[in-house]
Amino acid sequence: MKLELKDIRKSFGEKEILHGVSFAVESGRALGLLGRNGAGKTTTIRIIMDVFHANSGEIMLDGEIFRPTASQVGYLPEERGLYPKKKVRDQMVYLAMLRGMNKKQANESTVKWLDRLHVSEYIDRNLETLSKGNQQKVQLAATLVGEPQLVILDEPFSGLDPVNAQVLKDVIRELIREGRIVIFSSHQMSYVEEFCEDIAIINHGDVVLSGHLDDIKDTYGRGRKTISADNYSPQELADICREKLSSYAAVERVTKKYVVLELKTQADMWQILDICKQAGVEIHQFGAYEPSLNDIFISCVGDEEPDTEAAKEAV
Ligand SMILES: Nc1ncnc2c1ncn2[C@@H]1O[C@H](COP(=O)(O)OP(=O)(O)OP(=O)(O)O)[C@@H](O)[C@H]1O
Repeated sequence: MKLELKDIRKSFGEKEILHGVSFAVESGRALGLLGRNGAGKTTTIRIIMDVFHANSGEIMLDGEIFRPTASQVGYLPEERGLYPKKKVRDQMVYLAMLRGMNKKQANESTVKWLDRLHVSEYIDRNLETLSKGNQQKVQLAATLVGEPQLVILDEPFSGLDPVNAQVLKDVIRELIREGRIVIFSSHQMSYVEEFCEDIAIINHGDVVLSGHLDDIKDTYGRGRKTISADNYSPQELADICREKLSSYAAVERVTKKYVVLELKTQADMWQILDICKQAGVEIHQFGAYEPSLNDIFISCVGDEEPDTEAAKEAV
């Protein structure tokens, strides 16, 4: 299965929030939907869910116009949706039946998913009497109880301790292996890197980067080198590089451990090393740059002021 968003535009009043968002996600390969606060991720997800109508653009599933039905889509929203004062079992059975199961199937699926997420002992408790992490796992079980083919998870790891995070990681891997379409939205890049073969980064309502994560890392690492010194801090070394290497390389970023250099086409490695040595730099390391998703994200969207309204909301 393949879900495709094509040139989605969305305005609220006069203000256009999405300016032509396009990306594709295939079953068996999770997509990480990334962006800073206020970038437009939730709006995009709500359009996929048909909560909002796009002003223009199309969503296609295997080449046909996609019309989400409850049975097809499981959405774990950031603001969780279950009722605190109702029993876990009753809510989940109700949801499963809404998604087309009969009572017996709904009961079986409820037991299966609570068990899979290690929260079956709470089946007859009101949701509000559970700890935050266990509530989170029940919310996830409720997202999956209808056995959806398209699973959209917004910050699914929030509030989980490392052991529970591992349980959830195993479940997400299973969902991907079973051939479901998984869209995963998170600000925690390490999780996205663990699960997602593909990413789409949205910035101010535009997709600024999308595709296969390995290819993106290859492209991004090419033409960049890291350099560090025994006798200078990365910050001091960056100043030296800016002054002495400007014909060969630009300082792209300075981390706690090293400086990332973006090489110009005429750059000669030996010459760079030579210039550094002549400037008194005792080189500790000079090598290939293997960017993390976090590096790529910051380089794509990190050097701007945050959306002030969204930043306020996030506080
Ligand atoms: N119902 C609405 N009416 C008006 N503006 C809205 C509405 N929903 C979202 N917006 C605006 O659309 C922009 C994108 O918001 P959205 O919630 O999609 O961002 P996000 O990427 O999900 O952010 P976060 O990571 O903070 O959840 C923001 O400027 C927000 O204020």
